[in-house]
Amino acid sequence: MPHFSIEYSANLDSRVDMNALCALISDTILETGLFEVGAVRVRAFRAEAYSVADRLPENGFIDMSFRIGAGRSAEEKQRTGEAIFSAVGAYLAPLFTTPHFALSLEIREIDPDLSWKKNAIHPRLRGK
Ligand SMILES: O=C(O)C/C(=C\C=C(/O)C(=O)O)C(=O)O
Repeated sequence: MPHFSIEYSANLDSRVDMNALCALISDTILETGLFEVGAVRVRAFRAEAYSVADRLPENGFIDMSFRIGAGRSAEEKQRTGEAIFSAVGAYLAPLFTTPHFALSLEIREIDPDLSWKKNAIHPRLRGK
């Protein structure tokens, strides 16, 4: 599966709808045309313990990690990252109006020789 994980500081709970953010990211991934719908998984993890920058209590972060299968070109991976970072940045624009928030994204490739997968969703969605 292409795995998209979000880690976020708990102080964003009241400021970001994480389910809506996951849906936005899923839609954006699929809009690239590079990933199958049955393969995409997006989830968010809340960090209860964290220390950000100068430790002001209002400091917060979202760090995003996208693990994808090997085989896509550098241009395709770049385009995917740009699309996701742009969509998420726009969604989170209110958080950038004060100097207390940091956003990051990394795309990594999964080693095909060191990964295993079994997916019962593909047969249901392929060909639709
Ligand atoms: O190759 C991978 O592990 C990731 C991937 C697709 C995975 C599936 O289709 C699956 O687990 O069913 C990808 O498109 O990057």
